[in-house]
Amino acid sequence: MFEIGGKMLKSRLFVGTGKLPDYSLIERMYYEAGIEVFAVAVRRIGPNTKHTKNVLEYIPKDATIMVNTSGAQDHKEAVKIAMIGRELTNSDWVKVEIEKDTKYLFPDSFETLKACEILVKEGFKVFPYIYPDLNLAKELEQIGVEAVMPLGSPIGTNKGIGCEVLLKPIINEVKIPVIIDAGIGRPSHAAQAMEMGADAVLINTAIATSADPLKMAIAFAKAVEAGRLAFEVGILKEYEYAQASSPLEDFISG
Ligand SMILES: CC(=O)[C@@H](O)[C@H](O)COP(=O)(O)O
Repeated sequence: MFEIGGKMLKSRLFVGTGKLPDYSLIERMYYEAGIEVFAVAVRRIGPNTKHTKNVLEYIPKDATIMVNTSGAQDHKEAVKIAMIGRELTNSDWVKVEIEKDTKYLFPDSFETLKACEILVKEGFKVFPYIYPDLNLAKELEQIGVEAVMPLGSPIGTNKGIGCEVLLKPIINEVKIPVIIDAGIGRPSHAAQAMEMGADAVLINTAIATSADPLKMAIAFAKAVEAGRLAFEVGILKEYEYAQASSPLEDFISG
């Protein structure tokens, strides 16, 4: 179990619902892959009609909804979306995602900081999506966000941890949880994030667009657990030269 955003969670794998081909997968992921946190973009919450489905109707009541402000282009929009999201979902967990460009979907640091300041004061549990920028992460920690969510690589690229050298200092220096969000394309990328000491990962594309999202969610869940366990035990150091597996001394003395 680990504590985050005022909750005790078992699973360190958070899943985005955006690209799922079928919302009924959400319940199966909750029960069969142990996923407890689902990110939901407010712009996709709508009435359940013949043409559209309301994602909220598919999220188990004990799961945690992380409202996502994706689509916001500045702090004012993000705050408005977060407020609407809280009303619609009854969840005060908000992922602050503000992007001005649609080509790279990189987070806007200045607007993100402003939105977080407001949302923390408004009583939200705030989870900002950020660049792997230690200075920004520290500022956000100061203003009272619950966790920081630095990107592994751009959203939807499946390229994995492209900037370990920038992520490591954040993991080492900030005291709030660090969730690696975006660009994680394979279970081995998720394991790598956890071996580095990340507290959790958020994944959408690699699970939702796979041939079998449920099986892929289970694969990611196992990788996240394995990576975390290895981190807790302690990752061994690397050597420049071969280290004999059967030490010669034993043979000589025996
Ligand atoms: C759904 C969600 O929260 C995304 O905005 C997130 O950043 C995930 O990124 P990937 O789709 O690359 O996993």
